Amino acid sequence: MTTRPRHVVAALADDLAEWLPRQRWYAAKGSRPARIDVRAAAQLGAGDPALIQALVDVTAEGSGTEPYQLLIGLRSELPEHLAHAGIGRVGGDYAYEATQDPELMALLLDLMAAGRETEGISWQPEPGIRLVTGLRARPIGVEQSNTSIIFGYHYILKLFRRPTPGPNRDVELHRALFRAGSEQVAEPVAEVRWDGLVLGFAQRYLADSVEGWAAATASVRDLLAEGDLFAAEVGGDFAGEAGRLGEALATVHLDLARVLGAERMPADAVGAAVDELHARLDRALARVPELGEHEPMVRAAFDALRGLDGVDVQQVHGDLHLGQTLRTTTGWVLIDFEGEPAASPADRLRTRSPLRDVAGMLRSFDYAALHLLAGTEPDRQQLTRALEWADRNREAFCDGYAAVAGDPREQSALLRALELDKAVYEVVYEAGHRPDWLDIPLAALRRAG
Ligand SMILES: Nc1ncnc2c1ncn2[C@@H]1O[C@H](COP(=O)(O)OP(=O)(O)O)[C@@H](O)[C@H]1O
Ligand SMILES: O=P(O)(O)O[C@H]1O[C@H](CO)[C@@H](O[C@H]2O[C@H](CO)[C@@H](O)[C@H](O)[C@H]2O)[C@H](O)[C@H]1O
Repeated sequence: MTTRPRHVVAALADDLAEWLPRQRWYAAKGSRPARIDVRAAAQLGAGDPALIQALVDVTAEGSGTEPYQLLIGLRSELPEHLAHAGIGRVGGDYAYEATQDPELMALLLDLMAAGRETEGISWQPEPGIRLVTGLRARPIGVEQSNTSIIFGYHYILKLFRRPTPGPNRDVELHRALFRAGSEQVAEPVAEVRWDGLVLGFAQRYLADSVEGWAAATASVRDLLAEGDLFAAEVGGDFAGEAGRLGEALATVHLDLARVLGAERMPADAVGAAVDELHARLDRALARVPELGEHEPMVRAAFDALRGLDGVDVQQVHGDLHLGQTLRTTTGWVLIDFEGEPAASPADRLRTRSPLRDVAGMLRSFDYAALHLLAGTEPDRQQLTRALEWADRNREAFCDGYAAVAGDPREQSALLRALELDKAVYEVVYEAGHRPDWLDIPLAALRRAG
């Protein structure tokens, strides 16, 4: 099997140009790669199968150049269970998406445990961590912005598909919180780096956890199955959990402010931030014309902020929704501190109002309540029940938050503006990814009018 990883990746350029646009994590949706340049490539495992890790610069038709991380497996025969992962042929071998191959992924745990460096790519455990080896590896199997591999019931390794220069927010905020003693994040255990880029980040795997989205939507399903009962009366009432989630978020905000600082954004800077909200709305309007009927209402909510004498800002989660939360046996944990996928790396690193995260969660309760009715003509009873569920859980969440930090509802103008900004972002997101769900944020804008 080959020992020249750069040549292998270069020889696969045409196949990769076909294959990349079909991947969820490929950002230039709809644009075919016109050029693929290999920046770095290392052979991590030789033999049959073999494993190549590569960083390539992809230039797409009509958009810029972006770096992508690839993991390519090579086998002389491609077994049935890997047929769906095929990329192309190189020499006499089959090339395929290696993260689907447990045999190859198991090698990554050995690299991290040993603190290995190959072709400048370093696999390092966090200080003081001794990783258990010999664990079964499996891909996480959900649609993600990146690709994660689970090792036994112990660790989860996220391979960043579009690594960016500069500090990796996900890693830095996890480290800062964990070192501050936070119980609301999973412990960092290893990092993969190449030339200032973070390619991977491993954490303790919370095997006994359930995703917040799964737990919340199970509660909504219970409710809709019992058309005559109120949210408080059905078995799967979520309000207690929503309250605890509010407490957990407030605790994370206090910890982030304590270890990374907080400041007051002065009134003149608030004006500039309001201009940015308007500019984001301009871009959204250009992409989704249906937003037009809500424009005056949204702009008025943004302009209401111009009178504020300042806004408290600090590092926050940045892209919080129920899918970024895990309920373990001991409490709520937040994951994925990368920030909004559409934002630039510099933008993601900026300090923000903690109410941005609160607004993200409030929007998420609305989604959880209404997603089962999306794309249908719901009966009035079901719609009323679903909206009651959302209100009940939004209030419980804010009560929980207020019990630990300030009550977000007391900054009503800011909370309203940030919720509307999030709904506008969601309209653009759904128009691009899930048109069937477009009416969820649009209906929220109608109700806010
Ligand atoms: N520490 C963890 N323990 C258990 N599951 C986790 C952990 N971290 C992430 N996950 C699972 O992996 C999924 C993807 O993680 P995430 O960090 O959101 O990746 P991405 O940036 O690709 O969206 C999550 O939705 C969650 O189900
Ligand atoms: O998890 P990501 O960082 O990739 O976030 C993107 O995708 C999310 C969908 O998975 C999207 O979230 C929206 O849908 C959720 C339900 O699927 C809902 O709970 C969120 O409130 C809603 O915003 C997120 O906006 C997008 O950035």
